Amino acid sequence: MSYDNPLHVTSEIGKLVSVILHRPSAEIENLTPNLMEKLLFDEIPYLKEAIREHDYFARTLKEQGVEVLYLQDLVVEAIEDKKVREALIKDFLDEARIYDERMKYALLEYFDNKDDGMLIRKMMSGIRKNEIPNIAKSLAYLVDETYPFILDPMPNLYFTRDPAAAIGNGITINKMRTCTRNRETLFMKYIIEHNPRFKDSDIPILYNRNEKTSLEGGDTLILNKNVLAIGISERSEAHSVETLAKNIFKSGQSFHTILAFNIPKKRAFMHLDTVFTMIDYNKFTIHHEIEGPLTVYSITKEKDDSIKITEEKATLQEILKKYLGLTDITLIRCAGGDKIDGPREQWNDGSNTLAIAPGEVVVYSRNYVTNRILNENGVKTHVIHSSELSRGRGGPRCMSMPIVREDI
Ligand SMILES: NC(=[NH2+])NCCC[C@H](N)C(=O)O
Repeated sequence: MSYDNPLHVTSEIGKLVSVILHRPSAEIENLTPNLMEKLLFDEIPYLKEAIREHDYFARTLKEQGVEVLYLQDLVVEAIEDKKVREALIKDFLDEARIYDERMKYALLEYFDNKDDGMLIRKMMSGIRKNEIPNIAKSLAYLVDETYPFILDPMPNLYFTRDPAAAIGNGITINKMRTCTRNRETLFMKYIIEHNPRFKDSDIPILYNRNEKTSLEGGDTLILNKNVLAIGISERSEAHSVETLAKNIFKSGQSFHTILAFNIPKKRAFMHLDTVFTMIDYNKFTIHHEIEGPLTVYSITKEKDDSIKITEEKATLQEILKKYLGLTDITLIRCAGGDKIDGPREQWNDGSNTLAIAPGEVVVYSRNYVTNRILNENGVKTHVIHSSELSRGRGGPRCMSMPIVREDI
């Protein structure tokens, strides 16, 4: 099946055609215990094993006929023109808060000697102070002399879901909650604007990285061609959801309702997709700990282009039935809602499934209780290795950015 548009995603579950991944790389080896909190990790993955697991993930997708594109390659293709390359470097240094002119100059010189592939790899992995020992030192550098980096690494890049999200034929290029992840969104901006696969397509930008409030892709779920579910979470703010709703309605796409899911703001539930994903026309995973506190608001498009916001009073099942026009909904609890297995498996992304077709999902091997329950509910699971990848607190859905799915 081919589409006129390079982006085409009208559901969470339509057969996955093309997806963007990032193969973990040297950025992971630049994590240290002191930096874990700032860089949003709870542990340090063993890179060699993480790559093996990630390659297995990519192979699993390819074997199912999915086209796998790598972020690194797409960025390299985008900066072929020297002017674009220079602009990316400039934006990148600003984003990395290199304000001192002499340091900036030294870094420009350092990058100048690198080919495009190496340049992007270095941006991603970060630059240790001992890599450019003679760099002119700004006051900020001296004050924090023991800090090991000139440019911080970007270890979260393999969670390609978050910095940008395709919605219909459009895309959100997100404003991330944290500085550390905000740099990631630059890559997608350059890909959309300059990569030959995307640049001439006039892709609607449904959210922009210059917005004031944060929105991350882990909170964006496309339930069908009319209805989206967006999380208000530790990472995405209520105001962003409202802005996104207005932009989507204005874009003239088929979406007419946004269900805003207000979930508890905590690390374990950082995005909606850590506690709720769609796996079939009427089946969803859910983590039982959000069921009590969850409030859902519907945002609908009014005739005069304004929006209407309503707090939904019914149960989640009833809300989903009503807005998806279904007669029954199955919510599959992470590890069956067990008090111990549930939170343990949710912590390792037991609810974070990636649908590659209706009723067919990619899941982590370590969440075997949840996986068994999925199978008992008629869901086909493609099980991937998960010792190291899971240490970054993200599962198969977080590690993938679908750009084309077949319509359901
Ligand atoms: N869509 C997701 N749930 N992404 C998970 C991202 C995990 C990453 N370490 C972060 O804290 O940002």
